[in-house]
Amino acid sequence: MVKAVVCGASGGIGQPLSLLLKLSPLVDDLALYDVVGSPGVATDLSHISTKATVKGYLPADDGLKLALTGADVVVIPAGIPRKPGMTRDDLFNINAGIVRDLVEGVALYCPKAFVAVISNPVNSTVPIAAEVLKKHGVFDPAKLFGVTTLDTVRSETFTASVLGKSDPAVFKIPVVGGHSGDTIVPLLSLASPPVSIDGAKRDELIKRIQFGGDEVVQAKEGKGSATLSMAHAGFRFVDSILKAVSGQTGIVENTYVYLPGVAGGDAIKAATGLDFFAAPVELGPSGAVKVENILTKASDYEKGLLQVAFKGLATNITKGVDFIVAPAAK
Ligand SMILES: NC(=O)C1=CN([C@@H]2O[C@H](COP(=O)(O)OP(=O)(O)OC[C@H]3O[C@@H](n4cnc5c(N)ncnc54)[C@H](O)[C@@H]3O)[C@@H](O)[C@H]2O)C=CC1
Ligand SMILES: O=C([O-])CC(=O)C(=O)O
Repeated sequence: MVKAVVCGASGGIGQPLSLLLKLSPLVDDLALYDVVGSPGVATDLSHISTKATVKGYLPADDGLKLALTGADVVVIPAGIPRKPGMTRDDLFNINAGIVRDLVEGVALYCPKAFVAVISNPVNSTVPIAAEVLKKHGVFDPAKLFGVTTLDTVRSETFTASVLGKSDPAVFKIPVVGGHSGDTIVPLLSLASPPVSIDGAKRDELIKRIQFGGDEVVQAKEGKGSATLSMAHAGFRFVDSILKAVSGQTGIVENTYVYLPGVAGGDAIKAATGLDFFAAPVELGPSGAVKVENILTKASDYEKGLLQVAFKGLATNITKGVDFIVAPAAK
């Protein structure tokens, strides 16, 4: 029996992500939580003839508790999205409290669940989630993930497009760092199969991956940010977790994790000075098994990009941690 919960299920990401989870043979029970509209979304999805049962929950009548109780995996796309001209960090003031309160629910009602945080700014909301879980004495670093899969998906798509290849899915590209602008560092020199893109073409490709989110925000003209590609990416990540739980081996996804708690993380922490970092993480039945320290293999050009990413991440991480451990300073 696998129970998946989507918090923020009525939103632009939440609805298509819930649809994909309803279609998954690895999900038996789907709980949809939101502050509005979730019973409607759940009733709609419940007519689909796949095995997962679906139920919607609102905050009233202990809705969060009922949604989360018994959960194996909780995905969090709750919170406001960007409008043109905003950075992801501009979302902090509203989304930080939303993520804090939802993860408080996880700590109380399903402390052993995998938690996948989509809400931005991911660089800060994941440290917030970690601190809330620590405060309740239930933090398992192997089970907390910042979902950076959309950066991976974009790197595959945009690389294939530069090379004129028709199947982006053949590429495996380590995308490390965080999830905003220049904290996103695609390590194209370590792509498999190897790709040869140099000079201005390489620089443009890296920029496009780093700022792919802005491309969608601008194209949507004030009506939000990536939702459908994010639902795909979020589902790909949850699906990888569920496959690893079901015993499949060799599953690796780029994801943002708490370094001191995951095997291999200490080496990256020593090199970066950071507690949280996205890198290729091998997934197993209990979550993150090990994080690959590929930074030493990066090209000199990429090492330059990494230095910029470390700085941005340090600020974003401290801001998230302080939101929980030093709230009086806010
Ligand atoms: N990690 C990533 O790669 C990406 C992250 N995002 C982020 O995902 C978040 C959601 O984006 P969209 O779905 O487009 O926004 P949206 O506004 O369409 O949906 C957000 C949903 O969250 C709900 N919500 C608000 N407060 C809540 C609470 N306390 N509990 C439960 N639900 C609550 C809203 O009612 C709404 O249904 C944004 O922060 C966005 O920046 C978006 C794209 C990619
Ligand atoms: O750009 C945004 O605000 C949404 C996001 O995180 C992305 O599309 O990568």
